[in-house]
Amino acid sequence: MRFLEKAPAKINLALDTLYKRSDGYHEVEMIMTTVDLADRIEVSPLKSDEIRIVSENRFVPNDHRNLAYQAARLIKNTYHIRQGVEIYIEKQIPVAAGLAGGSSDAAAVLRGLNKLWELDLSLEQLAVMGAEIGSDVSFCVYGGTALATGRGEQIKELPAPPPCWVILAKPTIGVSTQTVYQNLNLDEVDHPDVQRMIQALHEESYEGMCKEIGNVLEPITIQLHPEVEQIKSHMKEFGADAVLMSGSGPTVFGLTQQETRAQRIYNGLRGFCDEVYIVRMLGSRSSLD
Ligand SMILES: C[C@](O)(CO)[C@H](O)COP(=O)(O)OP(=O)(O)OC[C@H]1O[C@@H](n2ccc(N)nc2=O)[C@H](O)[C@@H]1O
Ligand SMILES: Nc1ncnc2c1ncn2[C@@H]1O[C@H](COP(=O)(O)OP(=O)(O)OP(=O)(O)O)[C@@H](O)[C@H]1O
Repeated sequence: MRFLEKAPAKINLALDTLYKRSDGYHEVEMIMTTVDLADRIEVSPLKSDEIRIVSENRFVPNDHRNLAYQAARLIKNTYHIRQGVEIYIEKQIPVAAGLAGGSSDAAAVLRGLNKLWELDLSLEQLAVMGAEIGSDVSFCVYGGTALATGRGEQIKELPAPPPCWVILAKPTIGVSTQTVYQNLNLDEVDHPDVQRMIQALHEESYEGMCKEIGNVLEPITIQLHPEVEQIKSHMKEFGADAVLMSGSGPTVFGLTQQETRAQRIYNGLRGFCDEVYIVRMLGSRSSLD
């Protein structure tokens, strides 16, 4: 018996940091939403008692460094499972992009193994386990649109954003989330208004959503990698209504409601950037079913 799971990328419509905690993490307020750029995860039982990661992508580790491996090890040890598992990862999400690719793979493995091993765990239970693997994994267990607080693991569902096109552009640089957070000076932060963003989502206001997007990590990554600012400028020139870096970057996303304009932004950016995608927001949780 094999189980297939979709592992979609996320973008942060808002990312605010409140303070640095005693455990070294930052207390955050983030609005996250999934988009239809997704890895495909397949879990199947093995005769030998091992966790085997298979992927054709050369940037994806095939051992304990892989977040999908860590997810399988955690659920296997917690529930004393003696069976081995092969995890096939068909990678579509660019690696180290700020799109939570590894976290979404880990979340998909938790969902898939819950089915394969008939554990009957709720999404809430899987999300609690996910938090042990990384701050973005709990959100990825649910998908859809949510407010994430704590260090990112406290999830509250929000209404789906108004329909629009999302153009993703990833410059060919990798960004370390830890380095970006380390360089953050909390006294200099220009806080986005997360409550007003939540209101815009409740009001189904595309204009409101565009107005309120903001990410406190963006200036840090731009300082380290000025090409992020160049991509932002190009996206605006080509007609995006709102432009922001996702997570700790370096991927930049632009929003538009017009398909022809989305195509124009996409075509324009391909001249500057190797990895460009046009996607839709998935909106609500049910899109993972
Ligand atoms: C930037 C985001 O992707 C936004 O969605 C997340 O905040 C980061 O999520 P992630 O990659 O799952 O992060 P983790 O693997 O948990 O943490 C990586 C590193 O980022 C820093 N970190 C992360 C989350 C957080 N709330 N505060 C932090 O300071 C810590 O230094 C940590 O060692
Ligand atoms: N399943 C996986 N897919 C991709 N990278 C993985 C995976 N597991 C571990 N990694 C490692 O994690 C690092 C970050 O990759 P990932 O694609 O998850 O970053 P990200 O999109 O920036 O994450 P986030 O937005 O959560 O900070 C990579 O350098 C890679 O070596």
